Amino acid sequence: MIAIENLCKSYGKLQVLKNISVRFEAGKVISIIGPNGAGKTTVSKCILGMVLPDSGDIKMKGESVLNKYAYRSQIGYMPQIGRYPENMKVRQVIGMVRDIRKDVSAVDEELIGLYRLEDIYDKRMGALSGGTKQKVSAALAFMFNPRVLILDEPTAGLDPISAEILKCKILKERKKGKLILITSHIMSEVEEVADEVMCLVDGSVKFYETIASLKKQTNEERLSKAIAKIMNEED
Ligand SMILES: Nc1ncnc2c1ncn2[C@@H]1O[C@H](COP(=O)(O)OP(=O)(O)OP(=O)(O)O)[C@@H](O)[C@H]1O
Repeated sequence: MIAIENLCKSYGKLQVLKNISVRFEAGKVISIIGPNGAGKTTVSKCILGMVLPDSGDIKMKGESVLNKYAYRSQIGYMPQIGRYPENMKVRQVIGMVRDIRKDVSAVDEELIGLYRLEDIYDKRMGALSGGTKQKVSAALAFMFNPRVLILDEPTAGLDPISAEILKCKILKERKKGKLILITSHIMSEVEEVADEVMCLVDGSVKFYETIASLKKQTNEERLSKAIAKIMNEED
């Protein structure tokens, strides 16, 4: 569904993405892992068109997305840290986004309900806790039934029950055939929701495999141990 071909991106002298080529298929949850600064968010932002690569291509359903805009309506994005106008009320933010996406008639309000966001509709965004802001971001990402979801450390800052709600939602959407990309540092969570793991190190793909294959190769039952083994072996 998404093909990344020879993607390169530098910020000044710092080469952040070094010739990345991968394919992500629909109906899968793919976790992008790797050390801080490895380039995970940059890859996500390239797919979203928020960062323009220096070279290479990104194709969605076979068509290049570079310098195009319409395809973005098919992607739901949950940023690592959601930034909203501080003075706007939760109700206004949700209303504003709905207004922009009038084209979508079947709005998915499940997370609004499960997170009881209606109870805080009259609070200002600037007054929300970090975790509550994350809930608003999650609700917005899933709201317009996108074919692709890009979730950047989605459960960081969420309490355990709210994180569980999000994981269930991710698995539910996968069943509908959506492609879900998640960056995460929490291996237990990756193990729970992902089918495949792409590991970036220093802007290159270290490995991209199914969880089953990673465990089999390393003879480990836990993903965190399997990954530690691979990283240590190849050092
Ligand atoms: N706008 C920017 N200008 C300059 N350098 C940037 C910019 N955005 C990212 N970088 C640098 O690019 C590198 C990759 O950043 P990126 O945010 O993609 O890493 P990450 O793998 O998502 O890290 P983390 O796990 O900490 O979220 C880092 O060294 C970062 O400092």
